[in-house]
Amino acid sequence: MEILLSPAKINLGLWITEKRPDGYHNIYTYMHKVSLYDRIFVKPSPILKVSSSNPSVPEGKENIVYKAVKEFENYTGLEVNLEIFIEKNIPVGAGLGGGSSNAATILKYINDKFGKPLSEEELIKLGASIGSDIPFFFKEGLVKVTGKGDILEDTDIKYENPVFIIYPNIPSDTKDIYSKVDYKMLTKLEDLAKIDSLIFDVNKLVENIENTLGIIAKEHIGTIREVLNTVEYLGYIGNITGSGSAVYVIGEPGNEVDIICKAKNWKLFKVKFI
Ligand SMILES: C[C@](O)(CO)[C@H](O)COP(=O)(O)OP(=O)(O)OC[C@H]1O[C@@H](n2ccc(N)nc2=O)[C@H](O)[C@@H]1O
Ligand SMILES: Nc1ncnc2c1ncn2[C@@H]1O[C@H](COP(=O)(O)OP(=O)(O)OP(=O)(O)O)[C@@H](O)[C@H]1O
Repeated sequence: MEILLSPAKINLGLWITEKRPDGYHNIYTYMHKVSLYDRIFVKPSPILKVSSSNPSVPEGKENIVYKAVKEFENYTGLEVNLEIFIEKNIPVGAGLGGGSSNAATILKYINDKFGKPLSEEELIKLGASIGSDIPFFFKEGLVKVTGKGDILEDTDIKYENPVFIIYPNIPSDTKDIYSKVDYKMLTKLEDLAKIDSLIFDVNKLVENIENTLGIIAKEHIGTIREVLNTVEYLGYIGNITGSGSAVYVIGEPGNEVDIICKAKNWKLFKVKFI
């Protein structure tokens, strides 16, 4: 039995630059991994089996990990038989990319096991065909992500700061949030050039970012507004990751954050950039 660590991500700003003819959207975002992990237990098996500790996550063929393994088999002609159990610690529908991270982690694992038949570029291409957030997880540090999530630019920056994340116990549906993006909400690429000059200091960056999907998510899910208002009232800068519903703050939470999260039944994760 082997145990793989599958980390969450956060989006540091997210803008929509175009609606694409294929129904997807071109985005502009910076992404970084954080030390909140699902654990994936892997052992040999006569057939491919995928299950998880979270009853709201589909088992078997519907699980994104199962789909990733099958795509790997189709692409390489190899046969992968494993029993995979995912201990879900990353909240689902939080904008933390848990499913995508699971898929990327298993793809990297089986590719290594078979002596790297696929290059990083091929893994990124294969990953993008399964889920838009998967390509990012093959990279390290702060990554600029554009296109539908498949154009990646390394920055050579790796943040070290502590981060805290609040999950309000209500999931947000990525497809539904994207479907509410209006032409008026699109941002011109040239208006985003200033963001690139702020990435050297994460504290400056978080003061200047916006999240178009976050604006929609907080309009529709009142609890996200409540979390943001609460952290702002306490003097922190809160931002929404992905399409929500999780809110993050760069820094360590004071005692009052613990107390409020307990009282409201919100999940608080004290992590750091990795
Ligand atoms: C919000 C983000 O998490 C930001 O990192 C991602 O853009 C979403 O990535 P994801 O959850 O892996 O998304 P997918 O599973 O590929 O797509 C779910 C749905 O979101 C919409 N979608 C997704 C990505 C994108 N660039 N444009 C879209 O319009 C599509 O309707 C798609 O059917
Ligand atoms: N291994 C998996 N882990 C989590 N969710 C999975 C998995 N396989 C399939 N899913 C389904 O994928 C959907 C979204 O999962 P996930 O939690 O990764 O989204 P998210 O937090 O909104 O991430 P993103 O930031 O990529 O949009 C859920 O409906 C879930 O049932």
